[in-house]
Amino acid sequence: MEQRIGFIGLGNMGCAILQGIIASQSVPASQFYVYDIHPENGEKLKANYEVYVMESAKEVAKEADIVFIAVKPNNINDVLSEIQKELKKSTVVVSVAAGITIKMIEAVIGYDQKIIRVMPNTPALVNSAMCSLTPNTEVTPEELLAVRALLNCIGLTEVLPEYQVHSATGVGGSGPAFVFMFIEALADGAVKGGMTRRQAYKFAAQTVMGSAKLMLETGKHPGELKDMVCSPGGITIEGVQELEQNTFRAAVMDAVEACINRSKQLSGEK
Ligand SMILES: NC(=O)C1=CN([C@@H]2O[C@H](COP(=O)(O)OP(=O)(O)OC[C@H]3O[C@@H](n4cnc5c(N)ncnc54)[C@H](OP(=O)(O)O)[C@@H]3O)[C@@H](O)[C@H]2O)C=CC1
Ligand SMILES: O=C(O)[C@@H]1CCC=N1
Repeated sequence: MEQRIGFIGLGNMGCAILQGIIASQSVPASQFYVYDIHPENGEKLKANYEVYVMESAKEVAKEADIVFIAVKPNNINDVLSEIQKELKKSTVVVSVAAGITIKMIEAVIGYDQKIIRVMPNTPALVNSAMCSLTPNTEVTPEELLAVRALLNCIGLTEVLPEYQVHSATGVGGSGPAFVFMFIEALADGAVKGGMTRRQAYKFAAQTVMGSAKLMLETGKHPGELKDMVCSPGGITIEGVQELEQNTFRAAVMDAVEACINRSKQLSGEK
């Protein structure tokens, strides 16, 4: 039987995952049942894809075999309470809400419900997401595989123990924001040197993408790849020294640590 996939919350992340899966052509749009509190978000999707736009979160829960919940963390309890009675025992609930633990979800929908906590990121929109998955004990290996297969349509996945989700949030969930800041800064530097802004963004974005690809495809250590760029007595090593003097790496580590701390706070650990 065809799997029915529900989405509750069609904002940045819900749409990124949903559109990413549809774009990968692995699952037809007609298998998706979606709802957002703002009807225009469903209508916008419907204009482009043959998804079923439902009238409520309850209706999505009734239909779906796997239901993604992609509302903000402060809205998730309302959604879970609303759908709790509609969920079948076999329904797999997938939450992408940052800082919301499996225990917090179980406390609302029941300890015998199948739950997978996922930490995705917005590059899902272009099939380049990095997602972590953490199942509760009710989820079978086959069910985990089925959800992982969906997320593999939109990028790379790793199964993680829940205590590591804070790190996955800092490096994966929040990471794109830091990377975009880096791209902006790289481009600003080039503009300062006289390049047009349009060209500077193209050079900066392609350079970041190419560098990431080079590391993933060669499996080489980032330090080795950095060394390959730095000619002795050459140009790049001058820039490397500037970044080190400006504590670039410590600043990035601090940013990830700040996200980890906030994630722990949302989870009630701090
Ligand atoms: N954005 C990102 O990069 C990432 C986000 N996440 C997580 O994804 C989740 C969603 O984030 P994001 O997409 O950015 O948020 P958005 O605000 O963009 O999207 C959430 C959508 O759900 C709607 N909504 C609120 N309440 C309900 C409800 N009861 N039923 C149906 N829809 C509802 C929201 O409306 P309204 O705006 O009125 O609330 C909004 O349209 C969050 O929990 C976040 O932690 C995880 C990783 C990365
Ligand atoms: O900023 C946030 O809270 C969400 C979670 C990770 C990325 N965006």
